[in-house]
Amino acid sequence: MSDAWQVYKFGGSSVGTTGRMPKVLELIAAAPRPLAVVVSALGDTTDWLILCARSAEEGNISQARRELTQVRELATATARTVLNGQGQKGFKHDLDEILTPVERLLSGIELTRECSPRTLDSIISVGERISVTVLARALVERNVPAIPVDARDFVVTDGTHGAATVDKAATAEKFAAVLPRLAGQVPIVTGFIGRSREGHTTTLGRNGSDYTATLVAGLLKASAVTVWTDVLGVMTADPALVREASPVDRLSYDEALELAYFGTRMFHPRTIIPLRECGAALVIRSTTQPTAPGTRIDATGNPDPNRPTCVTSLERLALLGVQSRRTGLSKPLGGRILAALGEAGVRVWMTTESTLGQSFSVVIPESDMPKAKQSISEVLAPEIQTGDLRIEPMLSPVTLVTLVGENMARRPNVAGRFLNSIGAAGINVRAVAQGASARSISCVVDADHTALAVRTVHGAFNLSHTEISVLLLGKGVVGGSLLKQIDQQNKALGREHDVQVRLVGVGSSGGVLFDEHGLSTDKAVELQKSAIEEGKAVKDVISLLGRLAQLPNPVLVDCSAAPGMEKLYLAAFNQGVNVVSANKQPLALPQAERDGLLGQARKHFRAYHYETTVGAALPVIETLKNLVRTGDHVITIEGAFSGTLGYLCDQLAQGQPLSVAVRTARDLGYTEPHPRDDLSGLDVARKAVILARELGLRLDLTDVELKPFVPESYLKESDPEKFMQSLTALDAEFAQRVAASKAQGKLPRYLARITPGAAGAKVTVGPVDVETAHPASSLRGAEAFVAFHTERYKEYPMVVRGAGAGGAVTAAGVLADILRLAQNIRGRG
Ligand SMILES: NC(=O)C1=CN([C@@H]2O[C@H](COP(=O)(O)OP(=O)(O)OC[C@H]3O[C@@H](n4cnc5c(N)ncnc54)[C@H](O)[C@@H]3O)[C@@H](O)[C@H]2O)C=CC1
Ligand SMILES: N[C@@H](CC=O)C(=O)O
Repeated sequence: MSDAWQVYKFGGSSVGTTGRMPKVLELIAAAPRPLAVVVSALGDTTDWLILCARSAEEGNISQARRELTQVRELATATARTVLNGQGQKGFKHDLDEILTPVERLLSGIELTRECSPRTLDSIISVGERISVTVLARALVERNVPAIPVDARDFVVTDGTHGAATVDKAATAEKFAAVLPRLAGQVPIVTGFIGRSREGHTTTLGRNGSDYTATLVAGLLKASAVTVWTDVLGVMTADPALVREASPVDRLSYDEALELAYFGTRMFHPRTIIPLRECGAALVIRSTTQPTAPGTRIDATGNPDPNRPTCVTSLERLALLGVQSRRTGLSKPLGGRILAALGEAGVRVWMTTESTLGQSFSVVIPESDMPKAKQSISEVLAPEIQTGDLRIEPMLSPVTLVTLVGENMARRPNVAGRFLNSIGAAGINVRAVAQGASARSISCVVDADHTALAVRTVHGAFNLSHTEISVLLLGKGVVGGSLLKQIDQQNKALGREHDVQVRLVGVGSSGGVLFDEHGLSTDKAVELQKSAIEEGKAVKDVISLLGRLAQLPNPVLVDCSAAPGMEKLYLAAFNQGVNVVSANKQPLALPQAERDGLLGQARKHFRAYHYETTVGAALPVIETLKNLVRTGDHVITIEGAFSGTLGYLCDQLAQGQPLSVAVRTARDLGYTEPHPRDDLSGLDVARKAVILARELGLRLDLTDVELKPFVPESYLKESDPEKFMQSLTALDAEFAQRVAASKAQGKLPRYLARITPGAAGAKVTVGPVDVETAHPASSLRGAEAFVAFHTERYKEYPMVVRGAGAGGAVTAAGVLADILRLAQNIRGRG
């Protein structure tokens, strides 16, 4: 066993939450020796003591006493969980001794209506003294040799009450005198408090107990300080913003310092600096999960070049900029502005300066805006009056988002990826700065983009699984298969691709069941049905978009065949939600409306993926886009775009009656919800229009020369069942037609042809009898094919061929479109 001291520090959450004290005792009993323990006040004791003082100051002594009673009750209840009867009696006596002077102080405050910082320090110091007393007593009861130590006996400070500065030399001298009486015992030391040279009680400010722990570690030359708290360690991001944030196993002192500067509330820079000086490690561990390793902060940190990088955010800030109209200002801007702000007591979180010093901006607390503006206006008054300088309108509230990691300096393109990911999420970056150490890069974003920015950066640096939040509309053939596929694939997606698809909503025409915490993919359909029955489903999907937009990588997935979805898509893009759609209708709207839809997606940097609208999961649209993007010239696109009609043609050729084949196609999930949309040729015409527009052709559905698969007179029936029944009247006619084709050595097919031309595009859709040499003659079942005849593919066209309809294949295409979002986010696409 090493002879080096260990220091354990327990925060208010560890000692003040009912039931946690026994765990603290166990941890101390099992800890390596020699050990010193530093404790904070129980739970919210410090806040209650401050309230007491404030109530007394307002003259409300009875309220002050009530608040003090709360302090007493928590202490007594805690003592009851760890002390026997005798111990509780002894503790009651200690408690009276500690609290009686407070009662006297409160009466004094009430009389004078004034609570000086010095008096307040005396009052709030009792919190830590209570914790130390109960903890030391409980340890002694368990035969652990422990001794309560009042840090005021050795922590010497200046007289700045509320945030005193420690006099290290005087403290070391006093500690040397205290040390001998600690021999062989576990000192239980009050955190947070000290005594001024004049002999008054002082407090050390925010994270004061941590600071005491690091001081004690330095004095004892300890090898490590373990801070026991209620989180698993330093997380890759605030879990309240990034659900998938995970604990970081190791950090260097320098990384920890950057994190402390840029917003982590877990420790203060002041805690790290003394540790770096004495070389003791800081370990953050969870009292509730003590077997978890937590985070170790030391000189080396994590040597793995691929170790995680953390993202922090500092909120409630303002961005203030000053702009010069002249080059070569006689007095540099930055120094003057910072000096003025320093004098006014304004904390500056970030500065940026243009190369020639023409403009300078600072990020400051939002609450200091008036003070900051006033002080800068005064210092720059001469130039402002002559019009040489201008103070820009302040931007607030803004958030400072920072990526922190030792490994950043050694990796290329960190800044590029950081800013690209934020830009790709449609977030406006207001200012950027990279630390001189290249251990951090920060940017300023509008406050309402905080969560999205933190999540985006977290995902972009592969800190965890990228989560995609899906609201699915339509749970029929395609939507139902999609739910099964998400269920089956999610584990492998997480394991092999660091992606998780989280279903947060399911909807049908009856309404949507939405739960941002996630819905189980196998129960969602049933739950949604019950929600409709119980009147709990949300009818207005648009009203859910705001909630969806707050979730990681939100996407609306349209697997319905409903008309009018474009309104919903527009609202989705406006609110920052991506869209994946198998629904062809929005893309077949009149040209201007379709262009408007795509334009809105682009404007808001949202994805609109719709690969399955032509040929189900066949890579038709992406292939065409690539041909166009790479500058190929398309001469003709020809194909059998309908799985249903392909299937019908094949079945008819095999002697099946039309009416039977249509019903089977419907049962196999090939047809549209109303098979009339297939047999009218409308579905194929929509697909042709979608492809033609990808070519840049400007045309509408009405421009398509369309011959339906069945006579017009059959297409009036709006009820799908009656429509299918009516087709029996066509069975004989279709059998004859097929026999006649065959007699000529041909086969019936239903084809589309798109021909761009100087005189205008020509798009035809209709039945064709094809020779056996035609590529469509060999199609079987619901196979579709699309042939691209282009300048580069003139002799041998590029052909995409395979199943063109069906729930499983289409759902796979929809899922692939959803996953493309993750690829783009993570920059792997
Ligand atoms: N089945 C296939 O092979 C392919 C289908 N598609 C397209 O996928 C979409 C879905 O097709 P299927 O699943 O076969 O149809 P389906 O009829 O089996 O399912 C459609 C679902 O949408 C729901 N729905 C209707 N109106 C709605 C609304 N306003 N909001 C939310 N849900 C609503 C219905 O309740 C139904 O559950 C259609 O747009 C279709 O054109 C695309 C490629 C292939
Ligand atoms: N009903 C459609 C489904 C795919 O788009 C078809 O049969 O092709």
